[in-house]
Amino acid sequence: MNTQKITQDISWVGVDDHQTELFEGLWPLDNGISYNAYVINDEKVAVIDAVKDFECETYLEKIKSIIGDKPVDYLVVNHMEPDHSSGISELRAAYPGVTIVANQKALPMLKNFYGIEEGIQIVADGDTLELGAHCLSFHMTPMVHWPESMVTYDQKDKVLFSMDVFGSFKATDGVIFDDENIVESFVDEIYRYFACIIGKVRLPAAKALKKLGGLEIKTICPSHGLVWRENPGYILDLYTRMANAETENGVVIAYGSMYGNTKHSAELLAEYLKDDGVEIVKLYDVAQTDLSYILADIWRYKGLLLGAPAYYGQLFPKMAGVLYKLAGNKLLNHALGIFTDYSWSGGAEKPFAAFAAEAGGVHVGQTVSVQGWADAEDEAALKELAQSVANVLKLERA
Ligand SMILES: Cc1cc2nc3c(=O)[nH]c(=O)nc-3n(C[C@H](O)[C@H](O)[C@H](O)COP(=O)(O)O)c2cc1C
Repeated sequence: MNTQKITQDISWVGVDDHQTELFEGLWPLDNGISYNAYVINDEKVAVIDAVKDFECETYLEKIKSIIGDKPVDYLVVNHMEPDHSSGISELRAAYPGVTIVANQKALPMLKNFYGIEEGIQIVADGDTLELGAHCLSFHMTPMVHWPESMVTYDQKDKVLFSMDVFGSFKATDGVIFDDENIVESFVDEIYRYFACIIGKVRLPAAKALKKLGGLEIKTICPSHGLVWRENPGYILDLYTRMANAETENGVVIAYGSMYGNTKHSAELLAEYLKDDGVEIVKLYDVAQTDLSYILADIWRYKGLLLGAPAYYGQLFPKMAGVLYKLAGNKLLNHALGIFTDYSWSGGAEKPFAAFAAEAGGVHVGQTVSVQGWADAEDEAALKELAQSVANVLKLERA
């Protein structure tokens, strides 16, 4: 039974998921995901969060292997999203005397999702719960990621149970600690998780991170991904940078193309950027690469070049999907350039312009509209566009 001791009394009882293909029905889980849950085995036993219900048996066996015949006294529900909460009913069935510890905003969801109206202890910001040697405090972090989201802090061992904050895609497969893993192998999946799941609620996330900065934290135990015991500062710093929309030096070129004309322009732009000294250039065909990977790199890098052909007076539909999600995330700190392609009267320029006006960031250079295959004049315009983006990056580096 793979349980992991985090401190003398705190253990990991999470599970890994390699069978769900799309997280939230949207985001591919190519590397799986972990649903982390934790037990505090004190005079009173508290379990922090449930897991997705398909793995409840394992979760319950893990709890039992730690507490033996003792009952679970409390189940702390930090977040009601079903990837954590759908195992609540099974835990309640196994431990009928358990008290659910949740905040006011979780109550309608407990009732609506699982028909639970009794056996609930309501907590508010700053409230505490004594377990014996351990004392838990609760900190509301609304909209990170739902209205009822909160985190729990163990005052004795200085462990933060941080819910979705500091989470990532990629299953840990029971090797849960940062110091047991190559942390860098998680970074892309941390970015992808952040861009897809937290990006839309970036501002509440930044607020929550500020608030949690007041706690002395030795170990961070998120609901997904690694447990940070050796270097919690690493994930704290990375999350703070992501939440503040700090970008790195590099350019994402995302394009759609039916017959290769826009693709050719995109490849020329990549070449010009490289010639201009831009070291990181990521080229994505939006019809070939899942949106989540593109969003992750867009969140990470400062430069963004978007290109697509006209499609019945509108924008190539796959690019319209990218813009929809990007507009929600907002481009806060980006240098944005646009290029289009057409055969008769165009159509992609207007939706791109509307997006640029709404999404934020700085729209650099002139939109380059190419008719079919780029000719010498188009090449010069594309070169100028690449230079406009490269210049912003150079200024940043200076
Ligand atoms: C289904 C379809 C719809 C199109 N709609 C338009 C249009 O509304 N306006 C236009 O100027 N060109 C239109 N085109 C032409 C393409 O935009 C043009 O051929 C462009 O060069 C294609 O770029 P690509 O090679 O990157 O796919 C359309 C082409 C297709 C196949």
